[in-house]
Amino acid sequence: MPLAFITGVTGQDGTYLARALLAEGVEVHGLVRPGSVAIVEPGVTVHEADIRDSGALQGLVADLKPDELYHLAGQSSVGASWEDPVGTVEQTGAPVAALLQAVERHSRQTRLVNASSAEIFGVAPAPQNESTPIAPVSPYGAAKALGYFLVSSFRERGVHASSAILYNHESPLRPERFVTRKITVAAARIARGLQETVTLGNLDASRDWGWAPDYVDAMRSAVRQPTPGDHVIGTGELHTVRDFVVAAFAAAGIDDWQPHVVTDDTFFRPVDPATQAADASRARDRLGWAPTIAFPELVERMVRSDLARIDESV
Ligand SMILES: C[C@H]1O[C@H](OP(=O)(O)OP(=O)(O)OC[C@H]2O[C@@H](n3cnc4c(=O)[nH]c(N)nc43)[C@H](O)[C@@H]2O)[C@@H](O)[C@@H](O)C1=O
Repeated sequence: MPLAFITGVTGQDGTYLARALLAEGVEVHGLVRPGSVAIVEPGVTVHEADIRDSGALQGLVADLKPDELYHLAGQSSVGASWEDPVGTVEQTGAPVAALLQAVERHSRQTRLVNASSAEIFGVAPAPQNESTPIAPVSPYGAAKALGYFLVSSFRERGVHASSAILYNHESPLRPERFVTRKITVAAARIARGLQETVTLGNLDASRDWGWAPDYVDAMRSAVRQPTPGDHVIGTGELHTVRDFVVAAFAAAGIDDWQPHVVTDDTFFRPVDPATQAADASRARDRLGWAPTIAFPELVERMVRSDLARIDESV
């Protein structure tokens, strides 16, 4: 039975990935932070370590000798990276070096996939692909760029290491600090009379939003390719935050969303890339990957889930 090791196993992607691997009969081990109370998918063997503890990470890779290593852990909020740039580099950039070195020294059969991000492209014109210059415009993007370059450096030395350059991907498991879930939770609560308004930042900001389980499938496929490489993973479709609001409120049964949405400058970003849209043709050709859920269905699924959570709790 193959053995997979997932860092960030309690996050949105880690949860979907663990489910998919367990369903295939893979033995799944996951890294969680010490003292974490987050829910881990049943069937996953849990290991506790701080993601900044490179010795502990290397010891785990040396002991487990995983066939597949999915590196998903890290500080994942672009907004929060402006509050804590040092912590973001320590949690999101440096651990990639520790894991790659561990694979090279102790576990050469391991195939690693690194969850990279569209943020490495900064404000490059749309669409971006694997040839787009890396030019991040946030500490988070810079930390992800470090991880991306480490992966390609170790790949040159023979390590089976790939980056999946992931565009925004959402689901009912998305934490509320991200705008999509913030909106769907609010729309559901407003529809049920539990709150009146939601405060957002830039409604004209646009993103390429896809369905998270699709992105997890891309990572499983990337790790299993005979030759490692980098792949842009996204839908190629841009929508504004306003589009998301309109669709979410409509799905919650509210046609006139405007009285319920307030904007506040504190949620605006110093630089906010407006053109991050994926050209995922390489993933389509090499991984056979394509998104399965379109934008309206994505929004509806998230709203339906948040309405159901409220209705089940009363
Ligand atoms: C690819 C990339 O994708 C994600 O990062 P993100 O795009 O920063 O995600 P977000 O949901 O925080 O912001 C999306 C947009 O929405 C705007 N926006 C407006 N009003 C609010 C608002 O009230 N809250 C937030 N959070 N954003 C707002 C905000 O200015 C931005 O334009 C992560 O998965 C990251 O890990 C990653 O790799």
